[in-house]
Amino acid sequence: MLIIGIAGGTGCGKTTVVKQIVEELPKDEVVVISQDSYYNDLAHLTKEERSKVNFDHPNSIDFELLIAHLNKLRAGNTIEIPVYSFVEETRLAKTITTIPKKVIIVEGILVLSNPELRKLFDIKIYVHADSDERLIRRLQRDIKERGHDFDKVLHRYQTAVKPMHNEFIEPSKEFADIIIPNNHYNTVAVDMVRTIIIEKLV
Ligand SMILES: Nc1ncnc2c1ncn2[C@@H]1O[C@H](COP(=O)(O)OP(=O)(O)O)[C@@H](O)[C@H]1O
Ligand SMILES: Nc1ccn([C@@H]2O[C@H](COP(=O)(O)O)[C@@H](O)[C@H]2O)c(=O)n1
Repeated sequence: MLIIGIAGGTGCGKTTVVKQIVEELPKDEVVVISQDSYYNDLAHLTKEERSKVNFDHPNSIDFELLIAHLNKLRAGNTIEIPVYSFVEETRLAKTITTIPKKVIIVEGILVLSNPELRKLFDIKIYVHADSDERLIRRLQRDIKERGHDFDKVLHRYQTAVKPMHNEFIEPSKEFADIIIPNNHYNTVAVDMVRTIIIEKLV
Protein backbone atom coordinates (compact mmCIF):
# COMPACT_ATOMS: atom_id res chain seq x y z
CA MET A 1 0.00 0.00 0.00
CA LEU A 2 1.19 3.52 -0.88
CA ILE A 3 -0.11 6.40 1.27
CA ILE A 4 0.28 9.91 -0.15
CA GLY A 5 -0.37 13.11 1.84
CA ILE A 6 -1.24 16.27 -0.07
CA ALA A 7 -1.33 19.59 1.82
CA GLY A 8 -1.47 23.28 0.92
CA GLY A 9 -3.41 26.39 1.83
CA THR A 10 -7.11 26.73 1.19
CA GLY A 11 -7.84 27.27 -2.50
CA CYS A 12 -4.37 26.19 -3.64
CA GLY A 13 -6.02 23.45 -5.71
CA LYS A 14 -5.50 20.27 -3.66
CA THR A 15 -8.88 18.77 -4.53
CA THR A 16 -8.43 19.69 -8.19
CA VAL A 17 -4.90 18.23 -8.35
CA VAL A 18 -6.09 15.00 -6.69
CA LYS A 19 -8.97 14.72 -9.17
CA GLN A 20 -6.53 15.18 -12.06
CA ILE A 21 -4.12 12.59 -10.63
CA VAL A 22 -6.75 9.89 -10.11
CA GLU A 23 -8.66 10.60 -13.36
CA GLU A 24 -6.55 8.18 -15.37
CA LEU A 25 -5.82 5.65 -12.63
CA PRO A 26 -7.80 2.43 -12.19
CA LYS A 27 -10.72 3.23 -9.82
CA ASP A 28 -10.41 -0.01 -7.90
CA GLU A 29 -6.80 0.78 -6.94
CA VAL A 30 -7.15 4.25 -5.36
CA VAL A 31 -8.98 5.73 -2.35
CA VAL A 32 -9.11 9.50 -1.76
CA ILE A 33 -9.64 10.69 1.81
CA SER A 34 -10.29 14.35 2.57
CA GLN A 35 -9.21 15.87 5.88
CA ASP A 36 -12.49 17.82 5.73
CA SER A 37 -14.35 14.58 6.51
CA TYR A 38 -12.61 14.56 9.88
CA TYR A 39 -13.75 17.95 11.21
CA ASN A 40 -14.85 17.40 14.81
CA ASP A 41 -18.48 16.51 15.28
CA LEU A 42 -20.10 19.77 16.43
CA ALA A 43 -23.68 18.53 16.57
CA HIS A 44 -23.86 19.58 20.26
CA LEU A 45 -23.38 23.27 19.30
CA THR A 46 -25.96 25.59 17.76
CA LYS A 47 -25.45 26.71 14.15
CA GLU A 48 -24.56 30.18 15.46
CA GLU A 49 -21.91 28.69 17.82
CA ARG A 50 -20.53 26.49 15.04
CA SER A 51 -20.10 29.45 12.72
CA LYS A 52 -17.65 30.98 15.24
CA VAL A 53 -15.34 27.93 15.36
CA ASN A 54 -11.82 28.33 13.99
CA PHE A 55 -11.88 25.66 11.26
CA ASP A 56 -8.27 26.30 10.31
CA HIS A 57 -6.74 25.39 13.68
CA PRO A 58 -5.40 21.80 14.05
CA ASN A 59 -7.69 21.34 17.09
CA SER A 60 -10.73 21.49 14.79
CA ILE A 61 -9.70 18.18 13.20
CA ASP A 62 -10.19 14.71 14.67
CA PHE A 63 -6.66 13.59 13.75
CA GLU A 64 -6.95 10.66 16.15
CA LEU A 65 -9.77 9.17 14.07
CA LEU A 66 -8.02 9.91 10.76
CA ILE A 67 -4.80 8.21 11.97
CA ALA A 68 -6.77 5.23 13.35
CA HIS A 69 -8.57 4.90 10.00
CA LEU A 70 -5.33 4.91 8.00
CA ASN A 71 -3.85 2.27 10.29
CA LYS A 72 -6.99 0.17 9.85
CA LEU A 73 -6.79 0.43 6.06
CA ARG A 74 -3.12 -0.53 6.20
CA ALA A 75 -4.08 -3.59 8.23
CA GLY A 76 -6.60 -4.55 5.53
CA ASN A 77 -9.75 -3.47 7.35
CA THR A 78 -12.79 -1.51 6.13
CA ILE A 79 -13.49 1.93 7.62
CA GLU A 80 -16.54 4.22 7.94
CA ILE A 81 -15.56 7.74 6.82
CA PRO A 82 -17.70 10.51 8.35
CA VAL A 83 -19.60 12.79 5.96
CA TYR A 84 -19.10 16.51 6.65
CA SER A 85 -21.53 19.24 5.63
CA PHE A 86 -20.01 22.68 4.97
CA VAL A 87 -23.49 24.16 4.96
CA GLU A 88 -24.44 22.69 8.37
CA GLU A 89 -20.82 22.97 9.59
CA THR A 90 -20.90 19.57 11.24
CA ARG A 91 -20.89 15.84 10.50
CA LEU A 92 -24.00 14.26 9.07
CA ALA A 93 -25.45 11.06 10.52
CA LYS A 94 -24.26 8.96 7.56
CA THR A 95 -20.80 7.51 6.80
CA ILE A 96 -19.10 6.15 3.70
CA THR A 97 -17.87 2.58 3.86
CA THR A 98 -14.35 2.46 2.45
CA ILE A 99 -12.28 -0.60 1.69
CA PRO A 100 -8.46 -0.74 1.56
CA LYS A 101 -6.88 -0.21 -1.87
CA LYS A 102 -3.31 -0.13 -3.17
CA VAL A 103 -3.06 3.68 -3.13
CA ILE A 104 -4.51 5.97 -0.46
CA ILE A 105 -4.42 9.74 -1.06
CA VAL A 106 -5.08 11.97 1.96
CA GLU A 107 -5.62 15.65 1.19
CA GLY A 108 -6.19 18.64 3.44
CA ILE A 109 -4.78 21.95 4.63
CA LEU A 110 -3.22 20.48 7.78
CA VAL A 111 -2.20 16.94 6.81
CA LEU A 112 1.53 17.73 6.85
CA SER A 113 1.31 19.67 10.12
CA ASN A 114 0.57 16.65 12.33
CA PRO A 115 3.72 14.64 13.15
CA GLU A 116 1.89 11.32 13.80
CA LEU A 117 -0.05 11.59 10.54
CA ARG A 118 3.06 12.61 8.62
CA LYS A 119 4.77 9.39 9.68
CA LEU A 120 2.14 7.38 7.81
CA PHE A 121 2.81 9.03 4.44
CA ASP A 122 5.15 7.38 1.94
CA ILE A 123 5.07 10.51 -0.22
CA LYS A 124 4.39 14.05 1.07
CA ILE A 125 3.25 16.70 -1.40
CA TYR A 126 2.60 20.43 -0.86
CA VAL A 127 0.57 22.35 -3.43
CA HIS A 128 1.53 26.03 -3.58
CA ALA A 129 -0.48 28.95 -4.92
CA ASP A 130 0.00 32.63 -3.98
CA SER A 131 -2.31 33.94 -1.26
CA ASP A 132 -4.12 36.45 -3.52
CA GLU A 133 -4.84 33.67 -6.01
CA ARG A 134 -6.09 31.41 -3.20
CA LEU A 135 -8.34 34.11 -1.74
CA ILE A 136 -9.96 34.79 -5.12
CA ARG A 137 -10.59 31.05 -5.67
CA ARG A 138 -11.90 30.65 -2.11
CA LEU A 139 -14.35 33.55 -2.49
CA GLN A 140 -15.74 32.11 -5.70
CA ARG A 141 -15.96 28.55 -4.36
CA ASP A 142 -17.40 29.29 -0.90
CA ILE A 143 -20.12 31.56 -2.26
CA LYS A 144 -21.02 29.09 -5.03
CA GLU A 145 -20.60 25.76 -3.21
CA ARG A 146 -20.38 26.20 0.55
CA GLY A 147 -23.31 28.51 1.29
CA HIS A 148 -21.19 31.45 2.58
CA ASP A 149 -21.60 35.12 1.64
CA PHE A 150 -18.87 37.59 0.62
CA ASP A 151 -18.54 39.23 4.08
CA LYS A 152 -18.39 35.89 5.89
CA VAL A 153 -15.62 34.58 3.61
CA LEU A 154 -13.53 37.74 4.05
CA HIS A 155 -14.10 37.87 7.83
CA ARG A 156 -13.05 34.23 8.18
CA TYR A 157 -10.07 34.77 5.94
CA GLN A 158 -8.77 37.65 8.06
CA THR A 159 -9.52 36.19 11.49
CA ALA A 160 -8.75 32.47 11.04
CA VAL A 161 -7.65 31.36 7.56
CA LYS A 162 -4.70 33.73 7.12
CA PRO A 163 -3.25 33.56 10.66
CA MET A 164 -3.59 29.76 10.82
CA HIS A 165 -2.07 29.44 7.36
CA ASN A 166 0.97 31.40 8.50
CA GLU A 167 1.26 29.52 11.80
CA PHE A 168 0.56 25.91 10.77
CA ILE A 169 0.15 25.34 7.02
CA GLU A 170 2.92 27.28 5.29
CA PRO A 171 5.55 25.97 7.81
CA SER A 172 4.49 22.37 7.00
CA LYS A 173 5.85 22.88 3.46
CA GLU A 174 9.32 22.01 4.77
CA PHE A 175 8.18 18.40 5.29
CA ALA A 176 7.16 17.96 1.65
CA ASP A 177 9.06 15.68 -0.72
CA ILE A 178 7.45 17.41 -3.70
CA ILE A 179 6.15 20.99 -4.02
CA ILE A 180 3.70 21.59 -6.87
CA PRO A 181 3.46 25.21 -8.07
CA ASN A 182 -0.23 25.73 -8.86
CA ASN A 183 -0.84 29.40 -9.68
CA HIS A 184 -1.70 27.94 -13.09
CA TYR A 185 -2.90 24.42 -13.90
CA ASN A 186 0.23 22.27 -13.71
CA THR A 187 -0.26 19.23 -15.93
CA VAL A 188 3.45 18.37 -15.92
CA ALA A 189 3.52 17.97 -12.12
CA VAL A 190 0.24 16.03 -12.14
CA ASP A 191 1.64 13.64 -14.79
CA MET A 192 4.81 13.14 -12.75
CA VAL A 193 2.91 12.22 -9.58
CA ARG A 194 0.65 9.89 -11.56
CA THR A 195 3.73 8.19 -13.06
CA ILE A 196 5.16 7.62 -9.57
CA ILE A 197 1.86 6.04 -8.50
CA ILE A 198 1.63 3.83 -11.62
CA GLU A 199 5.18 2.56 -10.98
CA LYS A 200 4.07 1.45 -7.51
CA LEU A 201 0.95 -0.24 -8.88
CA VAL A 202 2.77 -2.65 -11.22
N1 LIG B 1 -4.58 26.00 -11.10
C1 LIG B 1 -5.78 26.56 -10.97
N2 LIG B 1 -6.08 27.68 -11.65
C2 LIG B 1 -7.31 28.27 -11.50
N3 LIG B 1 -8.29 27.82 -10.69
C3 LIG B 1 -8.03 26.69 -10.00
C4 LIG B 1 -6.78 26.01 -10.09
N4 LIG B 1 -6.81 24.93 -9.27
C5 LIG B 1 -8.04 24.94 -8.69
N5 LIG B 1 -8.76 25.99 -9.13
C6 LIG B 1 -10.12 26.37 -8.70
O1 LIG B 1 -9.99 26.98 -7.41
C7 LIG B 1 -11.02 26.56 -6.54
C8 LIG B 1 -10.41 25.89 -5.32
O2 LIG B 1 -9.76 24.71 -5.75
P1 LIG B 1 -9.75 23.41 -4.86
O3 LIG B 1 -9.14 22.32 -5.66
O4 LIG B 1 -11.10 23.19 -4.25
O5 LIG B 1 -8.71 23.89 -3.73
P2 LIG B 1 -8.42 23.30 -2.29
O6 LIG B 1 -8.92 21.87 -2.29
O7 LIG B 1 -6.92 23.37 -2.17
O8 LIG B 1 -9.12 24.19 -1.34
C9 LIG B 1 -11.92 25.62 -7.35
O9 LIG B 1 -13.02 26.36 -7.81
C10 LIG B 1 -11.03 25.17 -8.50
O10 LIG B 1 -11.78 24.89 -9.67
N1 LIG C 1 -17.49 24.57 8.33
C1 LIG C 1 -16.37 24.88 7.68
C2 LIG C 1 -15.25 24.06 7.75
C3 LIG C 1 -14.12 24.45 7.08
N2 LIG C 1 -14.11 25.60 6.37
C4 LIG C 1 -12.90 25.99 5.64
O1 LIG C 1 -12.46 24.98 4.79
C5 LIG C 1 -11.08 25.19 4.53
C6 LIG C 1 -10.40 23.88 4.25
O2 LIG C 1 -10.93 23.27 3.11
P1 LIG C 1 -10.24 23.46 1.66
O3 LIG C 1 -11.07 22.58 0.79
O4 LIG C 1 -10.32 24.91 1.30
O5 LIG C 1 -8.82 23.00 1.78
C7 LIG C 1 -10.49 25.86 5.77
O6 LIG C 1 -9.72 26.97 5.38
C8 LIG C 1 -11.72 26.29 6.57
O7 LIG C 1 -11.72 27.66 6.87
C9 LIG C 1 -15.21 26.39 6.30
O8 LIG C 1 -15.20 27.46 5.64
N3 LIG C 1 -16.33 26.02 6.97
